[in-house]
Amino acid sequence: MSFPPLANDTFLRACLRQATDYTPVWLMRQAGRYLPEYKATRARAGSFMGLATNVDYATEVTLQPLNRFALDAAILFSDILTVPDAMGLGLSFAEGEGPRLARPLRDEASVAALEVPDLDKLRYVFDAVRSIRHALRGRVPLIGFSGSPWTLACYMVEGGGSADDWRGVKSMLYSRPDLMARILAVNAEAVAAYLNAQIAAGAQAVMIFDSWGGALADGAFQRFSLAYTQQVLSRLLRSHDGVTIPRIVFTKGGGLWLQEMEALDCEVLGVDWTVNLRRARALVGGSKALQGNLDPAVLFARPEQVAAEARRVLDDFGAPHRGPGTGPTHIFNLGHGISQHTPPDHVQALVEAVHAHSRQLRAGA
Ligand SMILES: Cc1c2[nH]c(c1CCC(=O)O)Cc1[nH]c(c(CCC(=O)O)c1C)Cc1[nH]c(c(CCC(=O)O)c1C)Cc1[nH]c(c(C)c1CCC(=O)O)C2
Repeated sequence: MSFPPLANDTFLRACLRQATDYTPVWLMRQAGRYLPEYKATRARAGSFMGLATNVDYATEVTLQPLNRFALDAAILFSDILTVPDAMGLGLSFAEGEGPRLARPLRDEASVAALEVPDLDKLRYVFDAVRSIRHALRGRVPLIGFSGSPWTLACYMVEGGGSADDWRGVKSMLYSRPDLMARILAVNAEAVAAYLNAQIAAGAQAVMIFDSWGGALADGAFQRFSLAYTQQVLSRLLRSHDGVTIPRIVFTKGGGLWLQEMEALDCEVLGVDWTVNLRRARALVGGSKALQGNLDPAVLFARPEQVAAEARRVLDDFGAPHRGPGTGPTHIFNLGHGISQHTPPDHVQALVEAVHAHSRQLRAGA
């Protein structure tokens, strides 16, 4: 099993804190409903899971944003909730609503019965990784991903998103920390196996989405999110076929814990828009690459304003290191996923501005 050689390794170099000619850019949820071609494929597939479980559709939609924009990485088209689904919790996406799990973890018996899923149930994901790697023909690297143990637990206990500040899962956390710990331990083992299988199938970097880590109290975050993310990281393959596999951890709302996150065994920390990149670089830039952090709402403004805000984010980080060896680097991204209401031509303006201004930053500094 061999794949075509990589033509653009800018993203992977920046992950490893190596110098690049410009700042690489990709966008969380870059394949999605803001693209009319995504909506057309989604309509043919019939449902979100119909799309995600079909290798040809998943490959097609992964490549859609790359065919429009000069993005520096592709991300596997799938969802974090494929893992709870494989655990037997019964995932569905109702039209116009968020995700639903038919059999959430509501009592001691369901938590006791929880097991690391048979990875064969997730084979469609690994098949998609292989198919996407071939279809990319080495244009850009492919990122694999998973939810963090905590973020998966949020959906597994609530049975979906939350309208009341994760009342169910946080009640369990405080009243039955033993049950919470069991869910998180199973999730950590499942996530590590899931990401390692993505790496074996061809994922060239992996990202852990801790979308709800920021909902936790100080102290609870370290105990119920960070510790289990570290358990996952400690079990991940460092390299595949002799090539290093960078690991990205993104905690939305985790800006106040950056210093503690520096101890994570990963190469890149993702940050949301509440973080100042200059300060983040001063805190953790000596050992971690930084990814982020434009407010996705900026993309609703006019293209000139989008470009100006993108330059501001790049200027906040400052000139990345340019020498041999390693030093502070930045991967441009949004501070969270792109909104379905985003005009695609504003994304075009964003990507062009990031590439042009980050070249200037290197020439001028
Ligand atoms: C929390 C979370 C989920 N899924 C994900 C997260 C973590 C990132 C984050 O915090 O946003 C991760 C995810 N979900 C999806 C991707 C695809 C890859 C990409 O382009 O980034 C990724 C990386 C596809 C998707 N996953 C989903 C869609 C839209 C559904 C559709 O097309 O019908 C897509 C493109 C559905 C989904 N999946 C999830 C929710 C809450 C929803 C509904 C909200 C929404 O509709 O945006 C759970």
